[in-house]
Amino acid sequence: MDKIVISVSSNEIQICERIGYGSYGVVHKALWQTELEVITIALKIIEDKSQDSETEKIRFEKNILREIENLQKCTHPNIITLYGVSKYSDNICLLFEYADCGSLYKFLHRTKREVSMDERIDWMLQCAKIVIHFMIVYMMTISRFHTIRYCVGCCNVPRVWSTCMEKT
Ligand SMILES: Nc1ncnc2c1ncn2[C@@H]1O[C@H](COP(=O)(O)OP(=O)(O)OP(=O)(O)O)[C@@H](O)[C@H]1O
Repeated sequence: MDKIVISVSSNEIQICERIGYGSYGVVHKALWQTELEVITIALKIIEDKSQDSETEKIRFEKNILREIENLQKCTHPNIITLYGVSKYSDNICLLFEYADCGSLYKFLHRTKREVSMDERIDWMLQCAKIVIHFMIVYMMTISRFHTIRYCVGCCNVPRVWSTCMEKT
């Protein structure tokens, strides 16, 4: 993990409850003490699942680096911001903007609230804008999208937090 630049000291982070689990590892709600204020974040603790094989370790590090580089390129109001990278007991951690309404998938499938036609159209438009943004940012480097997942922040604004793209 030598190539990954650590930008935030773990002393600045206070880990709170676990909010989810993904293919990279566990995600916690956390508080980040910046110079100016305390910010609520989603802290993704990356688990090194590569066994002892050197080739696997190199591939794993490459994937993490690519994820970080991709996320750093994306600055868009509908894309969850990657604030920085830290280390927590030898694990790389990614500090993300916290989407306080959780997963859009869960919102759409599990919440009982009726979603009006206007809201649907608005959300679809926002999602289309995100896809266009990705296409512009990555046009030269990717051949296809695997998946794009969304969470919803306040006012139910869809925000992408996971991109899983493949390079050509
Ligand atoms: N920025 C965030 N704000 C709020 N909750 C989040 C945020 N990021 C992740 N989560 C929560 O953590 C869970 C796991 O997210 P994570 O991105 O690790 O996995 P994933 O969506 O399955 O994607 P992948 O494993 O492919 O990266 C999500 O389902 C969501 O509930």
